[in-house]
Order: sequence, then C-alpha cells, then structure tokens
Amino acid sequence: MFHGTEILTTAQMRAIESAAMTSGRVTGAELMERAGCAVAGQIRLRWPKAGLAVVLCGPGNNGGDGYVVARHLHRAGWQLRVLGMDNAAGADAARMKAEWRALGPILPLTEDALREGPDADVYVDAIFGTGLTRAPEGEIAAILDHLGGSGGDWAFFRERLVAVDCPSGLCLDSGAFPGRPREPGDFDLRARLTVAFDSPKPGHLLERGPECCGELVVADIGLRHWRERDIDGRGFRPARLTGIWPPFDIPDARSGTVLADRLAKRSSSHPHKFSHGHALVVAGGPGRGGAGRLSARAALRIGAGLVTLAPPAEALPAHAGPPDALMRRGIDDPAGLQDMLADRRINALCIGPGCGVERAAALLPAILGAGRAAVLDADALTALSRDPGLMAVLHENCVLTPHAGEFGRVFPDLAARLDHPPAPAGTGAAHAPDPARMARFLAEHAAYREELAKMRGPLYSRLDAARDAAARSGAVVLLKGPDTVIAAPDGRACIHSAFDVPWLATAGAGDVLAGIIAGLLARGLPGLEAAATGARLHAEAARRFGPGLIADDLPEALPAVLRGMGV
Ligand SMILES: NC(=O)C1=CN([C@@H]2O[C@H](COP(=O)(O)OP(=O)(O)OC[C@H]3O[C@@H](n4cnc5c(N)ncnc54)[C@H](O)[C@@H]3O)[C@@H](O)[C@H]2O)[C@@H](O)CC1
Ligand SMILES: [K+]
Repeated sequence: MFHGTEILTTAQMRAIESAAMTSGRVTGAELMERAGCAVAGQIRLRWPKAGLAVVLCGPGNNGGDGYVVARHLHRAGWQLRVLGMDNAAGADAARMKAEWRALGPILPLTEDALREGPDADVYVDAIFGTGLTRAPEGEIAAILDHLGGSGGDWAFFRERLVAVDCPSGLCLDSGAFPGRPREPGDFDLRARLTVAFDSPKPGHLLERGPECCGELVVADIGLRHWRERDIDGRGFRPARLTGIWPPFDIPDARSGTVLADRLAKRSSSHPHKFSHGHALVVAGGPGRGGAGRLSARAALRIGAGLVTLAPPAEALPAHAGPPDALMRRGIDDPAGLQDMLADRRINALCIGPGCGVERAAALLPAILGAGRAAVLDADALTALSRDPGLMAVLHENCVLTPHAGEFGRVFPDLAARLDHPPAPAGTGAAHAPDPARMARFLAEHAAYREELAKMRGPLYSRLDAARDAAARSGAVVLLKGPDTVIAAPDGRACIHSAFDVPWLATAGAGDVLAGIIAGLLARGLPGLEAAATGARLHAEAARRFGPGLIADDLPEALPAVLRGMGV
C-alpha cells in the first residue's frame, strides 16, 4: 500500500479515539489533556515570553481542549482571558472547564466580550473541531467573522491566531466552510498555526484548508497503537485513505525512502531496456506536437526503458527534433495502432496531450480495447465525455487525469455537487459513529473500518468526488489541482497537497504529468501508485526548480529529484 503520511477522515478519527477509550487503557480526559498540553507547548515554542492569551472555548471537546490550553499557559505565567459557553457538552469537557474555573473566570463567548478586552498576544480558537456539522450562526458566526477580519484587522489576528485542530467553521473532511462559497471569501478564518491531533484530516490539505490553517503541526497524543492495531492485534490500518507527500513538515512522512524502494524493486539486477517497459505516447497532427513531446520526454526521464511518439504519419517531420532517445512512428488510424500494439512489450499508453479530440475519439476504443495500462488526459477526456459507451471499457490500470473543467465534462453531476454543495442540517450525524455501530466494529472491525473510511462529512468534498468518479468509471482518477486527489475504484485514495508551488500552474505542466505517470506505468507500477507517485515527483520537480519554471524544465528537473530521493 501507499506510504506517506496517513490521513484520517473525521469518522475514522472518532472511531480510533473510541476504540482507544473502550480498551480502558486511556481515558477521554487523558487524551484531552495531551491535546491541550500539545497546543500550549506549541504556543510557548513560538511565544517564549509569557504574554496575554485569549482562549475561545466552544460547546464540545474542542472547547475542552481550550480549557486545558488555558490551564497550561496559566501555569507558565501567562495572563488569560477565557471565553466559554454555558452548555458545555460531555463529561471530559465539563471537567476541564471546572478545572479552569478554579483558576480563573469564564466570560461569555460573545463578540462584545472579545472586543472589550485589551489586545492579546495570542488568540486560541477552540470553538469547533472535528465535530462541526453545519455553518456557524449567530453570536459564534459574528466572533469568527471578527477574528477573520470583519473589523478591518485581519492581519492582526492572522499573526496571533492559533487553531485547535482547525480554524473553527472549516469542515475537516472537505477543506471548505459550510455555508460559504468554495472560493476564498471575506473574513475566512486564517490561523498562523494549527495544531491537529494524531493525523492530518482531508480538510487540512484540501481547498481552503492549507491557507486557512497556516502552519500545520500534527501532535502525537498517543493513539498510534489503536491506529495501527486493534485490541485483538489484527490491525487497524486506515488502509483506505492514505498518502500525502507533504509540503508540511510532518515528522513521520517516510515517503522518500519508500519511493526509492518501490522503484528499485521494479528494476532487476541486470536491467535491460525492456525490463523498464515501453511507453507509447500518441501525439497530434502538424502544429500540435509540443504537448505530446513534453509527455514523451517526461516518460523517458522517469525511466521508461523505451518511449515511442506516435503522431499521424504526415506530422513525423515536425517531430524530428530532440531528444534522439525518443522513437517515432506514424499512426494514422485504429488499424495502425492495433498493428503497433501487436508488440506486447508496449505496456503503457498515453493519449490526450495535443492529440486533438477527433483523433483521440478515433483511437480511444483501440487504446482501451488493448487492456493495457493507459493514461487518458486532455483531449482524450473530452472524447471520453462525448462517448459514454467508452466508460464501460475503462479498467483499473487506466488513469484519468482531469483538471476541474475536464472533470466537469466527464462527470458533470459530480462536479455540480462540488459547485453547489448541499448543507442539509444534521448530516454530521451520519459521520459520527454511534455506540451500537462501534460495538459491532469491535466484533467485525475489518468491514467496519472500510465503511468508516467512506463516511462523509457535511460537505461533498473533492475526495468524495474523485472516489465517486473512480468507482463509477472503474479507473484511477487523478483530480488535478494544488490539492490533487487520486482515487482508485476500490476506495483507496491519496491526497497530494502542493499549495507551496503555485508556479506549477503553467502551460504544458499537465502534459508532463501525464508522461511521468505513463513512464511509471511502463516501469510496472500499478495505476494508483503510478498516479500518486507521479503527482509527487511532478510537484517535487517544480519545487526544486523554483519560480520561473516552464513545463520544459520539469522533465529536466526529474533526475535531481530522483537522486535526492535515493532512487
Ligand atoms: N479525536 C480525538 O482523538 C480527540 C479529539 N479531541 C478534540 O475533540 C474535538 C471534537 O470534539 P466534538 O466531537 O465534541 O466536536 P466539536 O468540539 O468540534 O464540536 C462541538 C459540538 O458543537 C456542535 N456543533 C457542530 N457544528 C455546530 C454549529 N455550526 N453551531 C453550533 N453547534 C455546532 C456539535 O453538535 C458538536 O457536538 C476535536 O476537534 C479535538 O479538538 C481532543 O480532546 C482529544 C482527542
Ligand atoms: K478550532
């Protein structure tokens, strides 16, 4: 399975937490103590001199964490103003609240109380965490808007806001704010630092999450045992949702060495060019060649043993330039393609970049009919959207690489759900495991954990969309963006968050990605792994090159990336 940092949905997080507490080896109060202590520790690391902190505590366990933060900062000599609610729920949060009350007062959680006090050094947002089920309203919405800068002082709060688990109002399964537009909005809460617990959640990495969370620290609160092993030792790996290769400095990301292992295992000790596969890149007619050549160059650089570029015969002269390592062969029609595919050593195909929609539509049936690993990008996706019959021929070694627009063409209903997210009241109940189901989980955990991974948050997410698209098409779907989501038909999924390389959004970058994935497929990686590894290497090449990057630079940056990873 994939390696990288494991990501847990909020339902998985709750299940693991419940399993830990049910075991009797740790209590909810102990977990809360560890969580609050970790947040206070991170604050003290960044603000070594004790100052004034305002702690905003919501109605649930996120608020409970807030009272623990207040107590630890108080012990460290900080001045505190704690704002809380009357109706704190849950025994653990109530206990933490009472412990704080023995040390200091609790002011009402209102915008007036927040505004009345002096400016603080740190504002701790402990209003809502993984339990958010709907858009905040009334007084709490006013407080969150104020912290988001409705009073004109967003930069002031941005420097001082520390979020417990997430900025409140952010949905940790989707990275969007229920009740708000999906695009960046006025007064979105933006933290300087977010301290999450045990594992990142999808919402830390998708959509608005990375920008609004600020620096993300994932604190270990001692749940690893239950994440990796259930009480009878059979294993509770969150095997259905994993894998980021983070721009964040998450300590247990083991991606580099594991990737090296994976690629090394694909090479025999006496490598031959055919042992590294043969990729065929279908290119377009005269004047359209650049995109296909970018893909082909990338497939070569990532280590496919042989790469053949296949434009129409009349365009062969236009494709005569470097690299000389690239083979060329004209293919005019499906019969020509089938003829070429008689060579069984061609084990990975790439179609779409610069191909032209008509040509893609003509060749796609033969490409898919060959049953070999294939990347479908750009014009091939448009052709696919025009011929739903082709959807039935897709298979799990096909990788579809749509950006949002292409995704909307191929899966219009799923894209519409992303554009107009329903936010029905009470959907949160569906993603909070109830005690009876939890008991069943303890008996039949294997089936249940899969069910859990598929439970959804209050908003339809890019992760949900990619998974639904993969399940429907039977192919691996890589939904491109700064928050790329890669999903397999069986529900496995990866998120590759690369908000730190905005210069990767450049013409031709997608053609290179398609070529990298085709090259990895040729080298024998299965669809999901090829797509996720490709997304990672692609972003890493851009990161290494830096601003000023054009797509032509990406394949050339790959050797250094591979060297850096010990491949
Ligand atoms: N998962 C874990 O392992 C741990 C979780 N802890 C904390 O517990 C948090 C989750 O706690 P809870 O499940 O109590 O949930 P929250 O504290 O996030 O939310 C509190 C309650 O507010 C209600 N609510 C949700 N949306 C609302 C809205 N828009 N307006 C008004 N009320 C709303 C919900 O009914 C929920 O019960 C985590 O984010 C984390 O901070 C930690 O204490 C320690 C360990
Ligand atoms: K919070």
